[in-house]
Amino acid sequence: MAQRDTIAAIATAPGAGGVGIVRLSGPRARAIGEAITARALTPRHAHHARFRDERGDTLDDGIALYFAAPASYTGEDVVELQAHGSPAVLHELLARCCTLGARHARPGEFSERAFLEGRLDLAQAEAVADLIAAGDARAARAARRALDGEFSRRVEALAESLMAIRIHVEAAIDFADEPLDTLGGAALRARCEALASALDDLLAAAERGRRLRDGLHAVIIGPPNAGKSSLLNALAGSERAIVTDIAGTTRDLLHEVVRIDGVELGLVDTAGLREGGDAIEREGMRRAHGELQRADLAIVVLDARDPQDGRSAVADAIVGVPRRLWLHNKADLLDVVAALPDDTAGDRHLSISVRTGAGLDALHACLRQLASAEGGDAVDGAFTARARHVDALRRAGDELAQARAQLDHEALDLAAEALRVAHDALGEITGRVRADDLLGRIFSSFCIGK
Ligand SMILES: Nc1nc2c(c(=O)[nH]1)N(C=O)[C@@H](CNc1ccc(C(=O)N[C@@H](CCC(=O)O)C(=O)O)cc1)CN2
Ligand SMILES: Nc1nc2c(ncn2[C@@H]2O[C@H](COP(=O)(O)OP(=O)(O)OP(=O)(O)O)[C@@H](O)[C@H]2O)c(=O)[nH]1
Ligand SMILES: [Mg+2]
Repeated sequence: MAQRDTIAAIATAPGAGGVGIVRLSGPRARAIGEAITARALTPRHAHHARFRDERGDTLDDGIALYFAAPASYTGEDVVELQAHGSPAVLHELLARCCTLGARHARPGEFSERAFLEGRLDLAQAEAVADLIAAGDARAARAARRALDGEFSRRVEALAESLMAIRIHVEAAIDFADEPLDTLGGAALRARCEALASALDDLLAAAERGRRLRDGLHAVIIGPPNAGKSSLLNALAGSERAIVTDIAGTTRDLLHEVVRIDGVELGLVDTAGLREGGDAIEREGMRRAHGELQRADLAIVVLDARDPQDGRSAVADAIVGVPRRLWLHNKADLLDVVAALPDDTAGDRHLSISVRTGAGLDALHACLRQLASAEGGDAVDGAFTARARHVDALRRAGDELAQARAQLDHEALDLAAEALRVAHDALGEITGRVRADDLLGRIFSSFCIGK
């Protein structure tokens, strides 16, 4: 591999802090660190040193660390200059590193190098970013598990089983004159079935992991004036949205992230759904519909005095949304508030008054429960995943189904091709498993005898 250049970046968050770190990685890292500290750096020692500019003047004093390749985060030589967390000092230090031969790192480049050095696979490198971005403790724990390779190990175990199946099929192709059943066809089918079910399990776990990473995405909809924006404000704890008694107040989508007992929930307020309306309002309704396509939860706000009003427009809009919570708002205007049972479709129904706060505790509890259920329980070994991973697992499953159908028709070449594509799809997740390894593996594990 070509000699890489040396990269440098401020590793700590922007802004002032107690301590700030400039990190270097690459072949010149040590020389640059030693030039700035004017002393020899011993691997894995904390050196208290002065960081000096080109004239020898002190920029700051701090701790210098040197990690010798390959025992470092990136697998390359790494130096950290831990200074006082002053943006001015850190920028000067970084500029000094660049004068001495480093260049500014691109976003994610330290982790990219860790991947290229084989210290992390792709899914783990993505988990680093997901850990840093985690919105709550549950998502952080789950990202931590993905970073520890829990997801990758399961992908690689499936890839191993798939490899065994491919080897079997490729070997059978060499005896194409014989029926598959004399070549262990029954065992092969059993292996395929076991793999398909393991793939399904992992796909379900990855889908939960994706929702856990992204958080629960809830869209508030309902007829105009029902109190949707009032609800968003109540949940956000601030007057984010304009509230008036004029029907058609909200037009744009309004996004807000709220935390319910520490669990993150994305909320979107939308324009009231009704027939007609002016051009702006109609555009607002169109956007509301678009937002519902991505929703995990529809929070439907109705006027408790006339809950049938606008209900059919709402019912049309929420087709396909996995979960629904129906709120009969303005309960304060009713003489008698009847309890609302949950219905057979699993939808939840609550009677609330945003004005008086009645029912809001029950609403919080309900949202908390929905948000937690969405990602699965963090204690059960959940890991974060991304849409990219879910997509790859789905493609692998589809190809495996194809292969099984081809095997039933004794079309071994077609089955082999589908299995290869499935293997490639799995390989995309970790970036490590390579379907091309097959030939080497076949020749090393089989004596084909010709
Ligand atoms: N100061 C500092 N803190 C940090 C990081 C960092 O880069 N610098 N990290 C950056 O993300 C995270 C920790 N990740 C790290 C991962 C591996 C190694 C490392 O040196 N690994 C060597 C030695 C292992 C050992 O002795 O335990 C190795 O794996 O060979 C360092 C940090 C969080 N905290
Ligand atoms: N009495 C009573 N009034 C409420 C309650 N919640 C909201 N309102 C009032 O209902 C009116 C409409 O509230 P909004 O929150 O703007 O309603 P919306 O659903 O966002 O309306 P559009 O944006 O026009 O679709 C305002 O005057 C609110 O003060 C409630 O619980 N009780
Ligand atoms: Mg509104």
